[in-house]
Amino acid sequence: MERSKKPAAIPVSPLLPTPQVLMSEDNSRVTANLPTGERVEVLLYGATVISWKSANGKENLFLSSKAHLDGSKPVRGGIPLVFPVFGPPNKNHATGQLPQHGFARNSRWEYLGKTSSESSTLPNSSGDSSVKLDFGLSKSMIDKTNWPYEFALTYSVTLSPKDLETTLVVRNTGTSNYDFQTLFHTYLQIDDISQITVSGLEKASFKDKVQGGDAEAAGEPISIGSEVDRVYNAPSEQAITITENGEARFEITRDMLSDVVVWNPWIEKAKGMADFGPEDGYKSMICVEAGSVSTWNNLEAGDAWEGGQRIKALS
Ligand SMILES: O=P(O)(O)OC[C@H]1O[C@H](O)[C@H](O)[C@@H](O)[C@@H]1O
Repeated sequence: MERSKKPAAIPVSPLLPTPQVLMSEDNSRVTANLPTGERVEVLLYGATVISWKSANGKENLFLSSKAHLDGSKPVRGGIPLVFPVFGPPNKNHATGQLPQHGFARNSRWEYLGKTSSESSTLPNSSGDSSVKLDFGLSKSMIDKTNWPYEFALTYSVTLSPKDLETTLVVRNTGTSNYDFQTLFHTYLQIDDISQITVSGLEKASFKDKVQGGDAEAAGEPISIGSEVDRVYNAPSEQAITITENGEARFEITRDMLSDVVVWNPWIEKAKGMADFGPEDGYKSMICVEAGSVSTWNNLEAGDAWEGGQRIKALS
């Protein structure tokens, strides 16, 4: 008689830690967590990144305590996306009927899905996972843009242990060429604006929106003690470093984005914004905004443009 055999043990491979991506119950936002502890949260309204935390729990983005997250107004904080015009549009331009900073930040985007790169058990692997979240916006998803062109935007937010990357692809899906500007309006969270310096823009000339007019390169790192609103023209190969108390906190590298806006509203302008809080919140934020805004990008029918930034949280 045959004796019953114990089933052979199936070799169990060690469970690989994978990034976790969740859509909120109300379908308003997507959250991704890495096994190493980093976390990012993206609101479908504007595809606005509203939180980016390092593994130690430190929040890297400033979000106003009075920000509207219900889709009634562009978000004051995080990373609103500017497209297809930066600032108040010139009434004589094709973007003339659009709101300040365009329509991307106040349109609801579609979540297209995630791409995870999972950690590996191979000896040479760093053991780190990352995750890319993709969002889409096209002409048909927008009610009244007052902008007569066809487009398909893909916005990708990639979270990895050391950095956050945002990339925009603009496709001209129509038959006419058009001009656009774009910018990642990043609100960085800092502890004390009086201890901040921004370096990497020393050789860049800029447009000073507070004093008015164009200014020559300052030759030294920027420090902030009053309202600052400047559009720097700086080759995208140049990295920007934000230092606090002498310690590097953030490094921003760019691709195809040759402008950098540095903005802090300071006391009076902050008070004048109904959605800005707390009242002294201007002390704990600085906007360093990588973009392409000082000229127009002309996109021919059928063509695509891609640009992006990578922000490293260094402390
Ligand atoms: O109030 P918003 O439309 O969000 O704009 C906020 C700020 O965006 C940019 O940084 C501009 O350079 C500023 O001039 C503007 O005040």
